Amino acid sequence: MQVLKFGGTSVASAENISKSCDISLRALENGLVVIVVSALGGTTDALIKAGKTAAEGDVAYQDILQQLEQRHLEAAEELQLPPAPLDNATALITDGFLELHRLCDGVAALQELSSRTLDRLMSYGELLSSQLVELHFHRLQPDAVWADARQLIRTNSRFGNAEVDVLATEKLVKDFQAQHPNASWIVPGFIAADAHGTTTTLGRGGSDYTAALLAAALGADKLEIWTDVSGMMTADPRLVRGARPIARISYQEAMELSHFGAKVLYPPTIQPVMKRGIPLWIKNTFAPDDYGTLVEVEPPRTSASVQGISSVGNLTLLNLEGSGMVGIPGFSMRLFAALARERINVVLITQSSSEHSICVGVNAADTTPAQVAVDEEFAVEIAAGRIEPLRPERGLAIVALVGENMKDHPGISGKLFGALGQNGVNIRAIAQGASEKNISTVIRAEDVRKAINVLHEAFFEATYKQVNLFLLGPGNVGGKLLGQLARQQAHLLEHLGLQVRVVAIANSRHCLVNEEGVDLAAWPEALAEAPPLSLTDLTELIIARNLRNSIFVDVTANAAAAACYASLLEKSVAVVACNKVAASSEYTNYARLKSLAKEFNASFLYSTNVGAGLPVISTLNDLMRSGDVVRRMQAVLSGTLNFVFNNYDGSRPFAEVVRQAQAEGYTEPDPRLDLSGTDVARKILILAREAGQVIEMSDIEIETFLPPACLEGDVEAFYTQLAAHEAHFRALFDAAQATGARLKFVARYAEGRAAVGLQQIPPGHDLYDLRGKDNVVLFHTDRYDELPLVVKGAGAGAEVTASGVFADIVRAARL
Ligand SMILES: NC(=O)C1=CN([C@@H]2O[C@H](COP(=O)(O)OP(=O)(O)OC[C@H]3O[C@@H](n4cnc5c(N)ncnc54)[C@H](O)[C@@H]3O)[C@@H](O)[C@H]2O)C=CC1
Ligand SMILES: N[C@@H](CC=O)C(=O)O
Repeated sequence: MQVLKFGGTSVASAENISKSCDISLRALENGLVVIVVSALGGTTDALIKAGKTAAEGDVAYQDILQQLEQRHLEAAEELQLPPAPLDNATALITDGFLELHRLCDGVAALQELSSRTLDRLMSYGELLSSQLVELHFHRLQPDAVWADARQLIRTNSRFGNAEVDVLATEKLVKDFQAQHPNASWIVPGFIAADAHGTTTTLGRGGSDYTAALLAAALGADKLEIWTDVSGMMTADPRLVRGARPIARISYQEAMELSHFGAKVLYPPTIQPVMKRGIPLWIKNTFAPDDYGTLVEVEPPRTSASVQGISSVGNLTLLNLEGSGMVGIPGFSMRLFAALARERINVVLITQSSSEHSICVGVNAADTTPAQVAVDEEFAVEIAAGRIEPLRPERGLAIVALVGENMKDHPGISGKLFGALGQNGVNIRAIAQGASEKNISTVIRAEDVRKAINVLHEAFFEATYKQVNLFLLGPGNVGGKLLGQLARQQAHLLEHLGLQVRVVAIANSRHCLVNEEGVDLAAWPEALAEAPPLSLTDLTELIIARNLRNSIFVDVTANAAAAACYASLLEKSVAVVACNKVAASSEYTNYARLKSLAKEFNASFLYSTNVGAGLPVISTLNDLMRSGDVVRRMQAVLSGTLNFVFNNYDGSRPFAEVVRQAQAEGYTEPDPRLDLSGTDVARKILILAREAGQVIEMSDIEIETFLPPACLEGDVEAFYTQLAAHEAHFRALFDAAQATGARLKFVARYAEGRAAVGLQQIPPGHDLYDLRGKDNVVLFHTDRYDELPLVVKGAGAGAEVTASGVFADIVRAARL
């Protein structure tokens, strides 16, 4: 005998009923079948609604019943079931609904809906669906019989969620089998009857349980649960796109997963079949050839340590705390007894070894009764100040890793905590039994989607990690960066396992957001059409979206943008900035951002702040990390100024050469920052800080070569003044040339002091031979004593800067 159970979606329409019957017919080739059916999808909810509406005295229940009746009649018609008087499909349905109307009329008259009446109301869902299936299946298999589950499954009289009397049920099932030895059966799921024959129900999802009880009583060869997904999945597919079916799983693992939210299986289902070692399959009615999931005693072991990730929401943590509990036996017993008296189910328990507190998780709906019960139980201790009144913490959820292979497998919880921590998911409580089959974490409900995805990537998708970018400032550098990202997407996925999605692109006028990833081939047009969004709103959006591995990429030169970093880092959103404002702001702010990054496990990277794409900051960081001491630094750090002094020889006006530097993308958005020396001062300040110095911008000596008039007014006035002072620039050039020297704008740092200024560099000097827009940094350290460590190369330009930002993004993503 085989037991096949078809869920609500599998019998939701005539077409689906046909599919389910075809599957059953095929199964008949291997022996007789017992077909257990749920109500037509959505029917039970509608019946409950009808009952509740009636209880409120609202006649709208009549419409609800009428619509339901219509749906059943249509299904019968589509199945071409012969109507009365030839057969009884129509009569069956209309009789059923007459009875339902009568029941609801009574409820409306009394304005009271007892659990007993509700069970009776709900039972019509399965009674009708199973009879429709029987009428259809009977034409294909005339020996099949309809069996009323109320005569097969015996329960107590706890209406709403009755307890099964397994022995009595087994006897009833065997008696029925004896009466119909060669027949297949069609049985309504979910419903049963107590010893008086009164209708009871087995709890929502109880049709699975019906099937399992019948399979166990019959000693069936197998139990198949037919549903609308191809098996038990590694995670809820509505939350995790990459979730995939688990091929084979043990009863224990399936039980753990189903208890914690894997909705394909009603948790009590496993116990009866597990006891008898009956293989349980979960199959997809709409893709019957898919393998599905086989639940069995001992599935073949794979290298996977985790089988699935499950979650359950609507959780409240109750924290019983106080010094009066330490070392005194009986506190936990009293806590659990108080909860049990109120029939409150404890979902999770944790207690610290200090015994100072016991923490239990309960369903949110039980919060108030639990609080009242526990505070009453411990009223004396609370009054004496020995324990605190119970503190409920609402809005929580459990996310759990499940797998028998986790046992004796070190590193699983480390990986779990690491993955969640890096994404700013705070764990409020943890529970792991000695069986090591389940590690449960309690987190905020709003973090569930992110947490499950992060864990799924960590444990199941060794192939890739999704990274979500929010890019501010798609200008010169930002535009190139987007181009590089678009070209490198396949490379990133294939070689680094990173799936980089640009979720938002914003400039000062528009903000384009697409959680699925902005189309990088067409972003300029889409951005131009997008609405505006303030920086504050963008920050809030990034935090509210709460996407895993989020990175804020600041490619502006804007101070307000830099002011957002702290709130983002505090939410574990990484920050990658080529904007130099933050790292060169007051030391306290610089240090705070670095410490927030550490505290919240999020990267704060700004390697392009000095030398654009050159490894200047990273080299210095490596020196410091390995214990070297930086004694002196000498550097040319302005691509713009190097370009200008390399190209200015008096044959073209100085202003024109500066304009060329701007046009080629070497200058700051405001070129006065470069020409005034401020940009170089910022850079040496950042290097000094990275070398361990507590130093401020005001400590940097800036020897400017610009006549003061050049810095008055706006950028156009600046260019006008540069032109007006051509003689000044020519004189600087001539003086250098007269000695065979070259002009270089040099940054110097030694013994905690830094200065920047224009110098004549003679031939043979380390800084002399520096072409185009190149930068060079000479690190004189304890280890690099005789000759400095030199980093040299192109130090400005959109393409190289973008590649430096890109490298920071990859670093942040791989943290
Ligand atoms: N060009 C280079 O060689 C290097 C540049 N950098 C840095 O890169 C940054 C960007 O430089 P570029 O791309 O050349 O500048 P850009 O002026 O071409 O681009 C800046 C972008 O930021 C946007 N923006 C400005 N204020 C904004 C705000 N409040 N909100 C949103 N968007 C805003 C602008 O609309 C523009 O799209 C600067 O901080 C610069 O110091 C760093 C290293 C080298
Ligand atoms: N404007 C800067 C660009 C890099 O920071 C420069 O010219 O060096």
